[in-house]
Amino acid sequence: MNTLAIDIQLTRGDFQLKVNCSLPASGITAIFGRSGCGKTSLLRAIAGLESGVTGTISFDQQHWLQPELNVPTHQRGIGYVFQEPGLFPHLSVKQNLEYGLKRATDRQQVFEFDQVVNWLGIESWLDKRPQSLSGGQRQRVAIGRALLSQPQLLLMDEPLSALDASSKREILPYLERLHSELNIPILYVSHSTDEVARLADHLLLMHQGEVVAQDTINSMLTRLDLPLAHSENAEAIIEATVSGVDGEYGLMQLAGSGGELSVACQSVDIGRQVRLRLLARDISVTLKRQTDSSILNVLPVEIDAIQQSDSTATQLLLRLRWGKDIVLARVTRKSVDALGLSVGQQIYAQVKSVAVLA
Ligand SMILES: Nc1ncnc2c1ncn2[C@@H]1O[C@H](COP(=O)(O)OP(=O)(O)OP(=O)(O)O)[C@@H](O)[C@H]1O
Repeated sequence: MNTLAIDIQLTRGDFQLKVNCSLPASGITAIFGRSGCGKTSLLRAIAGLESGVTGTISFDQQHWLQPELNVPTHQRGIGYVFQEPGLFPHLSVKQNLEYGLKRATDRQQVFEFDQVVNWLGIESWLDKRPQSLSGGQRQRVAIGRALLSQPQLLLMDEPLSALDASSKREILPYLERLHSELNIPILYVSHSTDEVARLADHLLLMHQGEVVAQDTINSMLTRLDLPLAHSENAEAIIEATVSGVDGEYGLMQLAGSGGELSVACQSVDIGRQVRLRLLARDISVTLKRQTDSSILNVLPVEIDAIQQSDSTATQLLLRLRWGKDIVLARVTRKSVDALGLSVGQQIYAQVKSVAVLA
């Protein structure tokens, strides 16, 4: 598989960026980490927008940075979407999009104007000026403009952070659509676990200018040695397939790697792949399968690890293996002692709520 291989250093005052990693050149890789850890600096270095970067960057066998070589930004084939859309106010939406096409003169055309306009649902605003659009609509145009520059890599730096909650909700389905339709890799900087859970395939965690770890989204969210599993909203993301519909009760069945789940019906497309989010705080465990509980989803699981989840040691985090997937459950230490839970034990996870993300 093609990769984006990065081994770079950059010094800015007291701050040092020192990144050595290899990222998959497909899907969405979320770049996550505290404010000031170097996420934007990393994107800018990849784009060739930072001076003083040393080391090497290569993408899909093309060398962008080497000791005697620094390919200029416009030749790297990168689309960049920033927090602010940065559209030209004196141009119509159509003219802003055409500006993207003009920037693509020497690149093979992969994204057609009409296709991009359709993906992003911007057909009806082509003659409008950007200032007559909402923030979310403007950002959709900015994404369209970036795609029409025919990038081989798309960099998105907190593209939703300047938007209010309702604009975020409006634009997320379009990003999900790009995720499933686009064939180019996207690096996506975000502070929002919600966006990351919905969109990312892969997650790169940074701290003080360095990469702490990177892996598939679910591996990263469920690793007990990383901070993500210990956050208030600790969660697991798993993939499942719609396997049946129970019309009488308005439920759909989903097949995961460890068995079936039932959730409120949203789709009757049997065979459709869906992404599920299971929050650690919504999962409790029992030694025997309960048959007199209102909880619909009871998963047979094996305890993979048990770890303290807060500084007071009142709560513990259980890492549970369900088929090939991992889910997390947050329980009290008292319950762990009372039930005599230990690693390797076969138990049942009672899932109070499952969110279908896409
Ligand atoms: N030109 C500069 N001179 C000095 N320090 C700089 C300069 N540019 C960036 N920095 C420092 O580099 C560090 C990383 O900044 P960067 O914007 O990459 O972080 P970030 O993770 O994207 O932050 P945020 O999430 O807040 O956007 C910060 O500590 C910042 O103060």
